[in-house]
Amino acid sequence: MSLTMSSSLCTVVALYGGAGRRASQQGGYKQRAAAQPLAAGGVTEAPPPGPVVSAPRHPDRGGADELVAWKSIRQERWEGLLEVEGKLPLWLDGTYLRNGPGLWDLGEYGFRHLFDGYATLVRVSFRDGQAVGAHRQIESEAYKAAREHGKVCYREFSEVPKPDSFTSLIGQITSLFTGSSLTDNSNTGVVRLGDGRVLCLTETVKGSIVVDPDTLDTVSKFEYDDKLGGLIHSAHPIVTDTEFWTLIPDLIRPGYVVARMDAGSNERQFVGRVDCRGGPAPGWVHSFPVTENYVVVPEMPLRYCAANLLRAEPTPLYKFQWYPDSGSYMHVMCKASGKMVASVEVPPFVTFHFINAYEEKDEEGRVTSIIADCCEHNANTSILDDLRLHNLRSFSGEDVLTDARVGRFRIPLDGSPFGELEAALDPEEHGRGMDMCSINPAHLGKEYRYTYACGARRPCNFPNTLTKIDLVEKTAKNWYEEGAVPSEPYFVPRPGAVEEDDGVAISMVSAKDGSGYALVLDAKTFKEIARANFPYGLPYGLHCCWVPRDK
Ligand SMILES: CC(=O)/C=C/C=C(C)/C=C/C1=C(C)CCCC1(C)C
Ligand SMILES: CC(/C=C/C=O)=C\C=C\C=O
Ligand SMILES: [Fe+2]
Repeated sequence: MSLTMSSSLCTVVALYGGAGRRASQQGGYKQRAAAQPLAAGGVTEAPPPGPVVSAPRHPDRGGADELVAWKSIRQERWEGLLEVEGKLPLWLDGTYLRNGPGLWDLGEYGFRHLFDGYATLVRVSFRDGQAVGAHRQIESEAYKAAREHGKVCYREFSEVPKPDSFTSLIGQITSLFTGSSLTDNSNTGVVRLGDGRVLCLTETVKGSIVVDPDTLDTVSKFEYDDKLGGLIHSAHPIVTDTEFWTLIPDLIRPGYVVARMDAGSNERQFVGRVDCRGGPAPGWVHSFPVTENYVVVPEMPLRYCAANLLRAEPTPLYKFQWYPDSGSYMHVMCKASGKMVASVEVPPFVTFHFINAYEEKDEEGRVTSIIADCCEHNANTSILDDLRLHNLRSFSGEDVLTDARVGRFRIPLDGSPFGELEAALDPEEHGRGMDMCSINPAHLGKEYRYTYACGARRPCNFPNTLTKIDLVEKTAKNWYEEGAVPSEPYFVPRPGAVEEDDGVAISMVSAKDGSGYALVLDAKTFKEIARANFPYGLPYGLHCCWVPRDK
């Protein structure tokens, strides 16, 4: 399978070089292509390269009062110098990359759920107080087929291709269970592996795609060179400079395989297996946390559902089903031995994103319990439906966003059968909105104090603030701009920093007037330091990573 860029795109890159790093080596940033409008509502071909001019700050960069966050990106790709307001820190030297489902329209047809859109990468490269921005579609097979045929050709999060009259039910089942009909639309996460490769991910294993953080080229499929199999996995592996941990749910014999991969390798190694304790299928594992010595495997009562996987039309819970009587569990596996050290029942919960986890010790240094924090939606599955595009596009002033909190699990390691789940702070501190979190990566798996996330100022239909949570003081600092939709505030530490919150939090904001900008907040004060304006509005996006210049 080839996942390479078209020759016209090659020409653009060959003519103007890669972004960020290369541009600066050539003695400064240059605009490479002017923002051009696209034909309305369709998947479009890449526009020809535009003139080399600096990006203007148009008074009407956006369109008045457009909810640009939920509109498809209007052109295949763009790159150019951004106008900076404020002062970017000179130490901020590298590329912020954000992935997300930025294209929801196929000609006349529109996707219905946020998670269905085709992956759009957004890049902002910072150097010497300047910023170059770019975006580009990821050239997945699913996206290319949709562009070619003007229709959904693979199974996305909520949509399935309309079966033609020749596709028998048996054919559909076969293509589902061999994985051939599953999407590779890697629209969720983006991570920088220890060996420097940058990987975009979604929940299908085949949707693991290597991209170039400079050109945003789709480089290749990431092939896992092992026999572990599995068609789906956690969209959020745990990635460090040396390793990669993932969870592979087993839908046939309900459970999860825990696997790890060395940096530089494509071979996942089996570490251990967790059997589910309740329900007919594993709980959805969009993400999971680790501590220094343990992997925490969550089993929530929102479980994968074979019947819903086969349905042509989305169900209220999409490919999942809520099994309140199946119980909710947290399992703990030793990283070194693959052995289970705890499996406790906990109150019901619904989460997409774990924030972090760490070990609690007694005076002798023995680990007594694990603390695991997540963005928890009060065990209410309606959060999935809140993310329907119709809901997101039709805010009437009514407060309809499902409440969320920082859910803190305490998992005892003394053999007790139950664990605890409580709010880590009063959710009113962050407006009862809580998702899309980041932490200082130096604290991954260790005791930590701060998390950065999207919170809410009510009434709202989607998280509309950025919030810095102090888990020790149990307080939050909030950033808000009326009508704006900010994406995940991604923490970037200042090189040489000692304090946990010494750095910046970067978020891409889709503003009320239809414009878009990268917002840089001082992570300590949570006040704006600078913003870098795109000459066009940006759709909402999901997860981010940071690629330092020297790596
Ligand atoms: C964007 C996001 O957060 C989640 C995306 C999830 C996806 C694309 C899930 C896809 C799936 C299938 C295509 C079939 C199997 C089940 C499931 C993992 C939900
Ligand atoms: C946007 C989102 C989940 C994204 C998954 O990657 C959740 C938003 C929740 C709102 O509170
Ligand atoms: Fe996610």
